[in-house]
Amino acid sequence: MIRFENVGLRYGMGPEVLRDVNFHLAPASFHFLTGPSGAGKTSLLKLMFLANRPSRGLITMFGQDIATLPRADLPPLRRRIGVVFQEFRLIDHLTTYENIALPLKIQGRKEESYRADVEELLAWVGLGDRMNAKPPTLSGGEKQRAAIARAVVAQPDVLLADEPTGNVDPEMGQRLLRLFVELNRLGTCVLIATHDRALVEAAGAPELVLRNGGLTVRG
Ligand SMILES: Nc1ncnc2c1ncn2[C@@H]1O[C@H](COP(=O)(O)OP(=O)(O)OP(=O)(O)O)[C@@H](O)[C@H]1O
Repeated sequence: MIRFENVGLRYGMGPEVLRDVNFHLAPASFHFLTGPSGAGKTSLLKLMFLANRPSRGLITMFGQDIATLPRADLPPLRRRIGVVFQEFRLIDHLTTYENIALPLKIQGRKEESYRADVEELLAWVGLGDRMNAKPPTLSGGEKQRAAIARAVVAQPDVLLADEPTGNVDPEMGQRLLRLFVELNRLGTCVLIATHDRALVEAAGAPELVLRNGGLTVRG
């Protein structure tokens, strides 16, 4: 589903942040992405979301070499990927409910076909009473949970999440993990970048470990 072969990344004239990175994520697999701060976890996720291009090497997403992908093919490919970035990227003038429902609306679905599901998801992530609030009035943890709900609502083929439990208490962290596990059970390939050892140990999934630009697989 996602394959990296000898991938290297540098920003401008800087040193290589990622070096000879090789791995394969199978459909419906579940992995964590770990490593010390600055090891390149966010950079790796951005390569997978096609927000950055590698300096060298081959990245294949859904069987396509991304280097040869026409620009026009990027949006449909991105729609197969749910992402939770550290800066959340919610749309400020839409309500929390509208933000979360947006991927379904973009798919052309009628609101009556998804309203109940979106409300159930909002309740699961503890935002049931905040659904009409706009993002600027949400706390950091609430924004994070809204971003997670939006990333999972359309059951994407791939979920990429950067520190998804960084702003929530341990109990909510475990609740969010159950959401990711359930999504994975339904067929989504899940990759979670985290420093949260409790999360990694609770899930018991294999880890992609980044260190000094190199990547090893553990577990
Ligand atoms: N846009 C950029 N321009 C230049 N250097 C960058 C850029 N983004 C990241 N870097 C550098 O790349 C390296 C890896 O950063 P990255 O954010 O990918 O690490 P990380 O493992 O996600 O860190 P953290 O756990 O702190 O979020 C760091 O040295 C960082 O300073």
